[in-house]
Amino acid sequence: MSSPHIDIPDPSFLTSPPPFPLSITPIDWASTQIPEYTDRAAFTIANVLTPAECAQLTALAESSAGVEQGPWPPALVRGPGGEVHRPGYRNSGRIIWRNQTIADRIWARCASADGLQERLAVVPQDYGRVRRGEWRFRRVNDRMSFLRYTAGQYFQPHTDGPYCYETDESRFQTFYTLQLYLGDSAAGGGGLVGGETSFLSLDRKRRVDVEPRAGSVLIFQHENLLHEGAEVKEGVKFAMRTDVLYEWVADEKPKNAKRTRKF
Ligand SMILES: O=C(O)CCC(=O)C(=O)O
Ligand SMILES: [Fe+2]
Repeated sequence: MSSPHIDIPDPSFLTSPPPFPLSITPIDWASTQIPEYTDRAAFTIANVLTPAECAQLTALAESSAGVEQGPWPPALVRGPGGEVHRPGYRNSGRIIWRNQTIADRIWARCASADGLQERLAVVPQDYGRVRRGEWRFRRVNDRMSFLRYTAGQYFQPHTDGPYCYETDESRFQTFYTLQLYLGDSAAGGGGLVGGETSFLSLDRKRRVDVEPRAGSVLIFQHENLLHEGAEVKEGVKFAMRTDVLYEWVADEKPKNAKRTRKF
């Protein structure tokens, strides 16, 4: 499903370099309550967008859905027969805005962070499985999911699943979630209390909270990272989620080894 075309009022929106040099802060699992996640990729990048750019982006998403004056449609979850509303599990508003240009510009900002492109260039080898190629970074998904949580709303613990598709020539799959926070928690000067993105131990008793900061990005692997959108206690939480997309590139077939005669 494609989104209706909307004009970006300022054609240069998000085309400039980020306001500050960006750097990656990996979650140092070993020093948290969940040290057993040490080999799992999760990191934040601060100041990818300015607070003013966050507000502009949210307004654009709202205009893509025509909800500037009204409530956001509820976020749905995948059920056996299609998407269903399960507010006991996932309770927030959501606008899906498909726009590759804007997704690419957000990615270009992120990609200026030292070492990020190298880190995400290829999905690490899955030892123990026979591989005859590799998953190579292609882009971030054009499907941007804007999330709006008001007081009392949440997204219960889950792991993010991959999005996969095939063309005649290639296979594509997402391996990482990219979440951009569009508003600040109270600790960052905003009105939001609660609403952290929290990673959870499998018994759900231990947690590592990532606090929303306007313009900061959280990237984490889909696989084996239980997390939740913690309940918002006060204020409103805005975020945008998309995914990092890879293409399967098969190894070149070994050329028929030349027969050499042994004398
Ligand atoms: O709102 C959050 O912080 C988490 C959202 C999330 O987990 C998701 O969209 O898959
Ligand atoms: Fe998630």
